[in-house]
Amino acid sequence: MFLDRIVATKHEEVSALKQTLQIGQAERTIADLAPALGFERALSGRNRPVGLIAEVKKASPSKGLIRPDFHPVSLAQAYEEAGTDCISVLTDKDYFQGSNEYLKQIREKVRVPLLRKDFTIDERQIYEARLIGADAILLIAAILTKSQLSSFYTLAKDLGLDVLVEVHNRPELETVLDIGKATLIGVNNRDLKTFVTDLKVTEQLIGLMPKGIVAVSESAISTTEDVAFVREAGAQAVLIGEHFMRQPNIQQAVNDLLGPVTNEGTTR
Ligand SMILES: O=P(O)(O)OC[C@@H](O)[C@@H](O)c1c[nH]c2ccccc12
Repeated sequence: MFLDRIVATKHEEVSALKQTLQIGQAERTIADLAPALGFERALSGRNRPVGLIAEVKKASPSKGLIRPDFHPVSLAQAYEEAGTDCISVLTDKDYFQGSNEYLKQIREKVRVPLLRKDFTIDERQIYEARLIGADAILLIAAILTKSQLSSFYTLAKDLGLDVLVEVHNRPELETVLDIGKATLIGVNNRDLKTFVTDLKVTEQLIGLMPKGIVAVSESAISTTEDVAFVREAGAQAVLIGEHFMRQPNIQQAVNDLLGPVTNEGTTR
């Protein structure tokens, strides 16, 4: 199964990271960094009625190559110009053709909070995320134990990062709510085990979230009807990759899908 393979690959990457990233050294370097940008704050004070995390995504295991003419910095700059609240950057190499380098390069050129989109299974990847310039990390409930979710969450926050915790079904959401730490929760409409997508997953799970959670609907959103549906279901933000990556004019595509910037952001 794809998800097992990817986790196995991550274990190999983490073994390599153990040779190159010393935690004590990383802590000292991080202590001297400028504070990360507020990822969750940007979504709460969003530029449009619905918040937007736009993703820089060259390829995926389910779709193969999505954007052949791929220039990560130009794409991120187009997102910034379009008034994107946050940007997600895939850093996984083997399955998404992403790179830490892409995130570093984007960090130098844009002032939008950045999510390091990868499969975090070890603490060292969280230090690494902060070191390459991320403002937030993703924690995927499907691949972590409850105790890992809890300790990784706390470590990320201690390093100054925000955390998007991703769930796909009710048991995962219940685990995350039971830990009681997450304030930003993403519902992935795509089942990472089967690649099947269904926006109703957003509807089912957001209904179970307590007030005060910033809820993000992730994946398979490509029409104004899709956006309206997940907003109606209670999503305060959307995470969109493939649809934008397939458009020649990113800035126009963002405005076509989400409307113009209104700066009418609200906080709950
Ligand atoms: O390209 P889409 O269908 O708009 O989806 C974006 C994003 O939700 C998706 O890339 C994603 C959501 N969760 C993930 C976890 C790992 C890798 C990728 C993802």
